[in-house]
Amino acid sequence: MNHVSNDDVAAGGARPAEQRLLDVKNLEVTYANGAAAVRGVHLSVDAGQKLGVAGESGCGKSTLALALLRLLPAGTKVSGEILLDGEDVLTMKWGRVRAVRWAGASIVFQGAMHSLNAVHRIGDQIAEPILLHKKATQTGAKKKVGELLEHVGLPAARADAYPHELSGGQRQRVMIAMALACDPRLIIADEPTTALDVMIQAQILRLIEQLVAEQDLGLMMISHDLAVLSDTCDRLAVMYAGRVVEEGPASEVYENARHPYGKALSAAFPRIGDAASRFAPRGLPGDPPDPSALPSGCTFHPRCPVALDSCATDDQALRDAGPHHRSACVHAGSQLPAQPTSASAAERTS
Ligand SMILES: Nc1ncnc2c1ncn2[C@@H]1O[C@H](COP(=O)(O)OP(=O)(O)OP(=O)(O)O)[C@@H](O)[C@H]1O
Repeated sequence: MNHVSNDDVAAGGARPAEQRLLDVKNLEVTYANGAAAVRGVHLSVDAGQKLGVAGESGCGKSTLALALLRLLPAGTKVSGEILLDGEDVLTMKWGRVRAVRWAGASIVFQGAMHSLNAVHRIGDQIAEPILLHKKATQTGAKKKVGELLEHVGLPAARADAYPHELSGGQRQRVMIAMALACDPRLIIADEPTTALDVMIQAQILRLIEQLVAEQDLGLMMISHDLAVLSDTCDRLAVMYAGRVVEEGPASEVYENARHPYGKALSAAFPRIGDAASRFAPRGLPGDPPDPSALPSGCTFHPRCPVALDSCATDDQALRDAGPHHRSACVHAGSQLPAQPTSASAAERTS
């Protein structure tokens, strides 16, 4: 398990642990089928701070997001602590969890068309949590809906529209307005721009950044795209096989990755604006491991171009790889070897 706290990693002036908006300690999630989807994760987010969680499909990002608000299926084993404003979400009564889901932290999912109800006007959908959790009057809720729509760059009159009458970007703005409906302090955005084209994606990312800054919110943004995250967030955590394997200031992790997985991920996702190279991101050979049957040692070793023989048996905890930068790699203390090592994945699989 990965027991290293990231207390000193929160670059840019971390607050003391007791003042953190979100403080996740040693989180473990195992699905009923035995899949260990999140393993010993420590993360924190302060007000006004933007944390990006990166990793390819299946590494446990969505499981982490769902665990934060106790949205995982029945039968899933969850342990550790999820402190939201100092209160542990994992031990809360259900009534409190429901209130916290809107007023403490709320999630913006990808694919707004699936999250919005096609037969209800968007204004009514945004008003619902305001009526329920804020105990607002119909008039008060309607006013708040108009304000929220304008806040996310839509005319208040769009409240009367049905989801199919809006573009993909407008629908994602509606999802953001809905997430803000009960004035949460933390926004969890799970691939919020994945379904959108590059121009609209950039607009939505700027909107999220603006709202976080204006309202001093905390943001946890989840994406497979390290470039999107490094462009938007202050800090990055890179997940592989359910663990955080690298973390640090966003530009450091993106430009000077110190874990071979982080390095492969940044090479796969060139900078936003570098349109030509984004047409053909270079993929990482191989697949992430099955969380029900994880490899021994470092779980990345079967795919790692710079693995040593010892990596097949010895797991690594996160350790210093630079200022506020940590990597769970045997090479963390030095620059990654430029050439594959003699025990590299290429050689092992040839
Ligand atoms: N309900 C479930 N029951 C069993 N296993 C699950 C369940 N949901 C997810 N998993 C498994 O847990 C692992 C992590 O999945 P998760 O969706 O959290 O990853 P992810 O990084 O968010 O990927 P994606 O971007 O594709 O959603 C995967 O191996 C997945 O197959």
